[in-house]
Amino acid sequence: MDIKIKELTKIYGKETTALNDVDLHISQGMFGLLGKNGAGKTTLMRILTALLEPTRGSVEICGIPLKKKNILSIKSLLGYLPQEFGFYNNLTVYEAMDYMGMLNKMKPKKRKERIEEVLIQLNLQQQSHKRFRQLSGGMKKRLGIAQALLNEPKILIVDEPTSGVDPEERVRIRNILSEYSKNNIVLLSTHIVEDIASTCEMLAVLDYGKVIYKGSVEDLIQQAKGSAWKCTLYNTTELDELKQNYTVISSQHLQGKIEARIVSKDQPSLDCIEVEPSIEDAYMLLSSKEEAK
Ligand SMILES: Nc1ncnc2c1ncn2[C@@H]1O[C@H](COP(=O)(O)OP(=O)(O)OP(=O)(O)O)[C@@H](O)[C@H]1O
Repeated sequence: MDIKIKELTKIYGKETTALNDVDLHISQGMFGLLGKNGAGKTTLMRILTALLEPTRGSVEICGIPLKKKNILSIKSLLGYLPQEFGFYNNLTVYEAMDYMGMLNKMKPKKRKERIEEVLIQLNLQQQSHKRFRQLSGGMKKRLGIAQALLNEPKILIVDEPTSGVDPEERVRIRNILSEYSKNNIVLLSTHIVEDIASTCEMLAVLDYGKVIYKGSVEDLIQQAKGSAWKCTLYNTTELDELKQNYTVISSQHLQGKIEARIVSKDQPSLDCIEVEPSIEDAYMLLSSKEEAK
């Protein structure tokens, strides 16, 4: 069970290169796709789900080449939560699931059983008679995941599943995806670094359509060892100066002083002490190196 992506390129119109020679190998487990807005994550996911044709390059999903003649067999392996998941506003949660099940050509008995199972899994059974328009943002995301899981896909592709949901809901969604990845591939796109840190073992970082990192989360963090610092400052002028010269990850105003966390290859000043890097430090270091190129 894997996804092989080779030299994948997507150019919109004449000018926008959304993906630039992307090579990735994704195997069982949870794989994170990290990148800022416009990095190319959605474009890649839409190509993998056969909603968009690449300009060039190839994709193979569980040994099947992603070509027009194979689209039905590929689609039967996939579940997809798009970034903007919408549905007919007047349909209830159950009706929406039933409709999706019919589109998936599931037989009535199997459909009913599976819908009930998935609604329990996503903790939506209490909402099954609520209409789509009455659902909160988090419930809509969960319904989006529920419909993507309906046909028990080997590959679940989720685009920004936790954006716009409260912390409790975010944890719940992460746990559901993590659980599902034990026996399947879950490809998760996000710009929320903690989503990756708490769920993925492997990740790729995209920047302007290029893969600037692929490998384990652990190795990415390791690359930032010796480059994360905690600096103590005494006024906002010092903080402004620091921001001009370094990538400041966070700053905390405490009584009479400011503690700032920064990433830098060299020790910025003697007032700065080295700290253990986090995935956020590592990601920011990587992005800042890329910007400097
Ligand atoms: N249909 C389209 N036509 C033209 N350009 C597009 C189209 N869709 C995306 N783009 C451009 O392609 C690039 C990659 O966009 P994409 O949506 O794949 O990025 P993303 O990483 O998913 O961003 P976000 O996190 O904001 O969703 C951007 O420059 C975007 O403006």
